[in-house]
Amino acid sequence: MTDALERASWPIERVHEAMAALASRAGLAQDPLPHGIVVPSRARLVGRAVDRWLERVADVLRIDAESVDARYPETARMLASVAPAIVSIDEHEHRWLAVIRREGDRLRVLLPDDETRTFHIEEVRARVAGEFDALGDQLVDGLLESANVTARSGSRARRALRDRLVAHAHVRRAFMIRAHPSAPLRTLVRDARLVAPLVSLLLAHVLGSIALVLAWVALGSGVLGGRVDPGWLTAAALLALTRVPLRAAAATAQGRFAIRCARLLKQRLLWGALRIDRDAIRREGAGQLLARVLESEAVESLALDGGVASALALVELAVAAVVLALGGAYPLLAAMGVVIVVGAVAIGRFVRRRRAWIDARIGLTHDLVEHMVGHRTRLAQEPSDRWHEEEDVALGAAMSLARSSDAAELPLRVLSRAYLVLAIAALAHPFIVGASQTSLAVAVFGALLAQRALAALGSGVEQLARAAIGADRLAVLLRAGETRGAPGDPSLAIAPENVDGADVATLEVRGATLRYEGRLEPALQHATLRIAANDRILCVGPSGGGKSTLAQLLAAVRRPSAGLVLCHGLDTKTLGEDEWRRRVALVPQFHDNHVFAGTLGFNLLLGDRWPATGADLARAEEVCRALGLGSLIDRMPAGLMQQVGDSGWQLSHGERSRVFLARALLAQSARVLVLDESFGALDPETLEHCVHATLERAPAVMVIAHP
Ligand SMILES: Nc1ncnc2c1ncn2[C@@H]1O[C@H](COP(=O)(O)OP(=O)(O)OP(=O)(O)O)[C@@H](O)[C@H]1O
Repeated sequence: MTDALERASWPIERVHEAMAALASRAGLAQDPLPHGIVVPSRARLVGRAVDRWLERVADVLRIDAESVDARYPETARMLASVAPAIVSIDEHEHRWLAVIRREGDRLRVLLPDDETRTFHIEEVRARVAGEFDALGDQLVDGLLESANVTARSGSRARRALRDRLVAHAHVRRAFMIRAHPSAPLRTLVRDARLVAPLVSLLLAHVLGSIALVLAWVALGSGVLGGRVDPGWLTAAALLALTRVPLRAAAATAQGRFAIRCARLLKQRLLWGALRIDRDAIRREGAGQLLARVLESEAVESLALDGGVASALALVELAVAAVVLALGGAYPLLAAMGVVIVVGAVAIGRFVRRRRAWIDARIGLTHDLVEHMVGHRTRLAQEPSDRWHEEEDVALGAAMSLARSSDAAELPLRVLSRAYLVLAIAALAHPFIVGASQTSLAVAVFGALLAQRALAALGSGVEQLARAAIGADRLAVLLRAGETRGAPGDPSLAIAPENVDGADVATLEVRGATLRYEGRLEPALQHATLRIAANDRILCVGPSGGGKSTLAQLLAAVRRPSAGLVLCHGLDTKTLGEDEWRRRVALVPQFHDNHVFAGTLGFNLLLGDRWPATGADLARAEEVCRALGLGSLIDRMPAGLMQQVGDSGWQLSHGERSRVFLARALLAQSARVLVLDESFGALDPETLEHCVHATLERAPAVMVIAHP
């Protein structure tokens, strides 16, 4: 290792400090690093434990630390684009580099003493991918020797050959530091670098408008002077020409801005989708949710197009106002004010009516989805003459709301024309009638510019209003996107594997009570339970007795209204929700579980690691065979790589329930499995196999079943 790089790097025991410093320099950290954070020993910080440690530290700081690695030939490109990031430069010595940013072909790096310095990207690359360089050189030498060819060391040909030969090697990891999806909007906006393209867009537009005005002035002064001067004409043509590159620059900036905004919105929605209140989801139903998702598409396109169009129209309107004021055409300016006030009133009316129509439309989408989802049940159990009851009423109401919304939209579309009429009438004002030819020309030009801007503003604001209504419908998802679970103490994420002791229960419930919202009676009252390592517990009880509620408390899916739930003696706040769920694997009831559209392997290893190694897949297959799924894997043409889920290979009820069970058995970090009626769909023989396989593999298990 070069001395300079070595001195610039951080030991693994201080990498969390490097991460916090980088995040705070970039203005991304939402919470500080707590004092006295317990750093795990170097012996424990190996393999996946390093990832867990750094991810948990990122959780505490409330930033996103995304692990990236690169294939050998792409190392330099990866290094050039990851900042701010921490980059592993020596796996054996556990040294990391804190990269602040890229500066041309150099990387600015934060040193442990808070100083900064730069390194050439190639120098860092050679360090990061050094062992593969050496391996590649060896392979190249062997190849050249066997072909009896010589090539200069460091030549392009040698490098190209080396890149080919080691192309599939993955170089060490880096962790990109980014804003957390739940961070406040201004942090996300800063992180997404939205301001720069927006400023470029507005600037290009302002300059374009000024060029247009000047071109008119150049042309007008010649024409109004009664002579067509070639000099003035050339000036006008050149000014008009400058609008071409300015337009191109504006379009590029607009595209960049739109893409970054869309990414930000999607990221927040995806984050929110997994944090939304589960009861709220259930109450809404699939149709309402789908309708909301569809609204998100509308919000994305309308907000961006409408926002940009309105901003640009405002710029143009301001230019028109300046032109009218300079030309002394105050009546035209007043007409503009009148149209804007009337437009604002019309927008208010439009928003109210449009909102009612969108609610009705969401209702119709919901009904349609319910028809499709409940199709088989209806065919089997509902008389066909009742299938379409009351649909006409709902359709009629929705159509009348649509008509009323359309009627409210009309004024917005004609307002700019109304301005033109007002402007022409205002031209008859004595002040203007008596004005010079030049003032008249300026007034006409200003009025035309204002009319164009008002038309653009009208449609822009209309789009924005639609987007705002859509955003209202998305509020539940966006609000959920602001929440996050308790991060817990990061050092607990890499506690010794053997955390189970005789004196401390793996899971413990002490006097827990849970009352569901809107229910008088608690579903669970003063529940007490202790699960120790290797315990095998059977929980039986009447339907509706609170068994699933207890399972959800144990898995920290719900919090008790009173009492305590502890895992290895720690509450969720201390342990952190992610770490809790790593230690407690819940298999929810069949109707609450899901087979994802993906490979069978992915569905099995979802709770452990994906992408999986060969060893992981072998383990998954072994568990499947122990659960009696061997013949299914043999029947599938692609085995574990077979696509399953709604659009893939259809699994039977019993096969699905065993996939759910296998998922929990494959979660290596789980200390307790909580199985909620996981064996209910199995025939006696398969049931026996599965119980045996579970008891053989589970560290501790609680099985919920009906008596
Ligand atoms: N999300 C919820 N919102 C409101 N009440 C709920 C909710 N989930 C369950 N309940 C109510 O809590 C009580 C206990 O439900 P729970 O599902 O825990 O019972 P269970 O013993 O698992 O029943 P089963 O054996 O039928 O699955 C029931 O009365 C149920 O109606």
